[in-house]
Amino acid sequence: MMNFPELPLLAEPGLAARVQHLLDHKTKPLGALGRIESLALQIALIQGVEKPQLADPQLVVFAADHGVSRRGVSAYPREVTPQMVANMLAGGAAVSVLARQHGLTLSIADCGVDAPLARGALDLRIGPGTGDVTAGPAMTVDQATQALRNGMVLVERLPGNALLLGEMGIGNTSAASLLMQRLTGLSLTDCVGRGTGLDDAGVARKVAVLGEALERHAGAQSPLDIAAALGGLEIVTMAGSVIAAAAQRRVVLVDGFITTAAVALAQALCPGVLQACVFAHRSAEGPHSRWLAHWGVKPLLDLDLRLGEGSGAALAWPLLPAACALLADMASFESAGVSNRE
Ligand SMILES: O=C(O)c1ccc[n+]([C@@H]2O[C@H](COP(=O)([O-])O)[C@@H](O)[C@H]2O)c1
Ligand SMILES: Cc1cc2nc[nH]c2cc1C
Repeated sequence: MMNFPELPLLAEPGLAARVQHLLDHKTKPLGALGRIESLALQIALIQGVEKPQLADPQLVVFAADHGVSRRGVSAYPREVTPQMVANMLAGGAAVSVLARQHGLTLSIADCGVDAPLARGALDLRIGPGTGDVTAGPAMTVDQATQALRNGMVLVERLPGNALLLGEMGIGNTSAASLLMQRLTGLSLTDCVGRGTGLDDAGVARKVAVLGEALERHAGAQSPLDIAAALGGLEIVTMAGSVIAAAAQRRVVLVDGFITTAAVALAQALCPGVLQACVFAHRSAEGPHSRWLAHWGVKPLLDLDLRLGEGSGAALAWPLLPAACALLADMASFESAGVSNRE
């Protein structure tokens, strides 16, 4: 059994009202910075201070392979996972470019890629990918527990106070869809999308394969058992990282559909972590919108991205320090001698 940390979030009495008062007295029409104001407020509550600051942002790509990728559920072959890990480490992936552009430290955590450990990747390997979920569990409960621990220890050793989530794993939209179905109770078809680009026949095949997996693992009930039966090594490791980050009052910037699955698992295991999460973008993966609506959360961007890697988190990142700077540095009506409304 794992013990999860107590979450300190939103504990300060009166802080939300004080920050809202600061925002409301800045030199702008009331509410005119829109969602940047609620973003500033959320970051202040996460850090427990009136004037939050972000330092040394860390983008971690959690990578792993999936047994179910052998069942024709992805438009791309399984070998792409280690190939893209190598591309990320060599600096040529979209996330590599965006991390450089925005001053993000990029780490690639190999949680179970089906190839030898790449030079420069962090070794959080549990095994060479998950088992085929239509034939058995994705991983054992012990492996799921170890993956959660790996993710927690990883974050505890990272500098800075912001964690940007990324992932890479051919087949991982299947794992995310299975977790979504079990954690939200929505119908399977509402939880399945095109992933890397399946056509309609491909989606129908994916739904049939994932239906088999749900039937086989109907007995898994606790969040940990569901994670072990249906999850991915990168998703479960990421869930551990989300829990540790929330406990340490780091801001978690969530990317697309698969990183949302990790957050959902973290929230099921350790209720409250969602408060530390900022949703970077609405993925073009169909079910992502439904999941965000299920929680009543709004993402920052809506750019039809469906790449993963943390690319949406990297693109949205500059909005976060911008929100903090506006809250800290904008003049108030009083300090600038500007007339407020009657
Ligand atoms: O982030 C998303 O919303 C997203 C949506 C569709 C696909 N992906 C990426 O594509 C891969 C998974 O797609 P698939 O079709 O192999 O399950 C994986 O490497 C993800 O990073 C990512
Ligand atoms: C080329 C490629 C790059 C990716 N990056 C994240 N998922 C991916 C899937 C594919 C197929």
